[in-house]
Amino acid sequence: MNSNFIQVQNAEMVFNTKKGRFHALREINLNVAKGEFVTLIGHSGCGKSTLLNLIAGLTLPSSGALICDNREIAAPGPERAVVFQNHSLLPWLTCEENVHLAVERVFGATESKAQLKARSLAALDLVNMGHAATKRPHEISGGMKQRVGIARALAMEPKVLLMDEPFGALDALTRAHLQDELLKIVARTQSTVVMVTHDVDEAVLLSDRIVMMTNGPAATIGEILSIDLERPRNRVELAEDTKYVHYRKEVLDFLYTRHGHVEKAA
Ligand SMILES: Nc1ncnc2c1ncn2[C@@H]1O[C@H](COP(=O)(O)OP(=O)(O)OP(=O)(O)O)[C@@H](O)[C@H]1O
Repeated sequence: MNSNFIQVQNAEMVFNTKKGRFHALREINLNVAKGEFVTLIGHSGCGKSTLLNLIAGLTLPSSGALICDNREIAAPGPERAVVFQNHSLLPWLTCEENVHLAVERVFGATESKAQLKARSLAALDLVNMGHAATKRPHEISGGMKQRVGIARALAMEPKVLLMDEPFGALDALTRAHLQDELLKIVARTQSTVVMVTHDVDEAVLLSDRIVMMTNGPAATIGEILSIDLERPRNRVELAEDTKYVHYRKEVLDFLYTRHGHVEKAA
């Protein structure tokens, strides 16, 4: 296994704002292995999305280096697909057409129309949305839209799936359902995933490792917790699993005992 598939080396992020320089991230060092599922957790505003955007290549670090599959990350690329909290589907296109756009971008030069269509439909089937291929986003629920967003990302066969609170806007039951589906999809595709979450249970259920971030400004990685729970994982059985309960407590302790969030006065 390539344990240095993604490398974040001494990354710093300083934003230039109207009020001056804002030091968001300091000394971020992280390696993600191929096929690993890593979540980033921390209080609001600590810099989780900033770190994810650096890996996506949407933002460049102020200093330090980011590498994916032995190449420096200098811009966004189809090998690193991003799923945001709000699905970002184009409203005038059907579900299939939304997925097709991404498929065409990656495979358009080398594959026939029929192959591209087959890829789009297979991706929708993977997230159980084949039945809605001809529907437009306003005709389906929020959870379904999010599934199409995941299908679109997976259809690009990315080396890395980057997810920024992909289930944050969904109700608890839909979220649980999609977490279970994501677990199955990732098991099938062996994808490397980096996912931002606020949800401790989600982090423990899904992750191989949980990266716990300190509070900003100048946030950094506080601790990394390895989750040694067998896969496939079953949320109902895990609820009483002593290891699961222990990991959950570790994350809660980090977030609320050791790094409690202090609200700044307005
Ligand atoms: N483009 C930017 N310009 C200036 N400051 C920024 C910019 N992007 C993020 N920040 C600041 O950097 C810090 C980290 O923001 P970020 O969105 O990464 O946090 P987060 O942990 O993802 O937060 P949340 O959990 O609330 O989404 C915040 O203080 C934010 O205000």
